Amino acid sequence: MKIETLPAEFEPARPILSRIEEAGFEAYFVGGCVRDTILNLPIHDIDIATSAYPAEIKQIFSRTVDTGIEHGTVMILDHGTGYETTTFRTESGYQDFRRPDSVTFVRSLKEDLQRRDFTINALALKEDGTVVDLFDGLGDLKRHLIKAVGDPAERFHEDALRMMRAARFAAKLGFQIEPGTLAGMSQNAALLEKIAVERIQVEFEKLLLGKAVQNGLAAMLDTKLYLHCPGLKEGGQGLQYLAQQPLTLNNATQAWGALAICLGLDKNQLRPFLKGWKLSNGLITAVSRAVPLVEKLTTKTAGASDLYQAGQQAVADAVVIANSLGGQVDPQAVQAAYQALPIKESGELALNGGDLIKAGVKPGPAMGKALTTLTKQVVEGQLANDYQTLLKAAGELLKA
Ligand SMILES: Nc1ccn([C@@H]2O[C@H](COP(=O)(O)OP(=O)(O)OP(=O)(O)O)[C@@H](O)[C@H]2O)c(=O)n1
Ligand SMILES: [Mg+2]
Repeated sequence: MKIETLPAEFEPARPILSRIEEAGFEAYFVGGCVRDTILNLPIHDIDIATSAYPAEIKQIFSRTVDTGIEHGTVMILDHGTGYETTTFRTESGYQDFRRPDSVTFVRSLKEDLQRRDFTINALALKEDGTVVDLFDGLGDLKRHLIKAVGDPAERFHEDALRMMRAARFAAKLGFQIEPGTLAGMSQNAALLEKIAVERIQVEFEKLLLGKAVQNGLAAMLDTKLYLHCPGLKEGGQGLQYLAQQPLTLNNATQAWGALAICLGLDKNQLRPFLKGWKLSNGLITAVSRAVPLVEKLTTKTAGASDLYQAGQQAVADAVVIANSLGGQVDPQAVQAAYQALPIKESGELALNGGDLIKAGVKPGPAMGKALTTLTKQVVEGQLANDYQTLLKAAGELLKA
């Protein structure tokens, strides 16, 4: 197979491949960028593999940075944009089921490709557009199959995260996992426990945001991989339920929010669950704001205070989550209700703590409580957001 016109993203990198070839070595585009080009999907990172050893690369190019020299990776800066090249290598050891104990540089493309995870990820692309396909990756792309290169158990022992990657690609591409590969996942699922939660999290989030989430979840359920993910031991039914929903999730908040709701987590379980997945504090806050609103939107019981407390972003996320779980929420109507709030942030209240102190109120919990009550009344339209009105109302609240 030859690709006549490579996507524009490859253009700046093509001279690098040519220079390496002119120096008498081989160089190819490899990995996801080749797969995604053939599938007509957007390309996010371009990886280059070469038969030249790192020292040889550094002789060919004048501006290089050793970004991962012990693994054979050198960044080339000669042509403006930096591109990383990695020397063909074989790996051995894998005592920790995560990474090799040692890597050996080799001159053969085949040896490099055969240690890669899936056939669709083991394609190589020459500078002139020729696709080198030594493991029938093109056939599997046509058949919509995720298939391990060689023995699945070996591939999963080398890096147990690959089992999550298989499920992720099934969700992202809408592919099935080839039966032998799926069996390998079932047999080795427990090895996932050796993998850092952060790495599993990245794959699982991509899975939840895929176009065929049900494919990815089905693989996790079939193989029992989910049992080895944080907080999912009792989550089989919830995942099954999630897989049946008309999901249209498009950001991380929505993904984790929809998951939490399908798992039936209550108020006290939500944060520990998200913490268990080692999500960032920002993301945990965003999910915790959106989730309580979802049920209220679905049951049409969300009031002005609920929208105010959630804030604009969480309101938007909650609408998408609600509809992704079969709700019938009108996004425009909810947006209009949010826009119609008398105030959207505490800073917009016409009276603040400083004003009250000036008026002779002692700072403390009672004052804070009064401000909270006033905010709620303003948000709900029971009080005008006007300094004099609020000062008078505060006086009455604090007297009582
Ligand atoms: N656990 C892994 C991770 C990566 N790879 C190989 O390294 C390539 C690049 O890895 P990465 O960028 O992580 O994945 P992509 O397949 O490129 O997918 P994407 O970048 O779209 O997430 C993969 O295609 C695959 O050949 C592998 O064999 N085993
Ligand atoms: Mg990639």
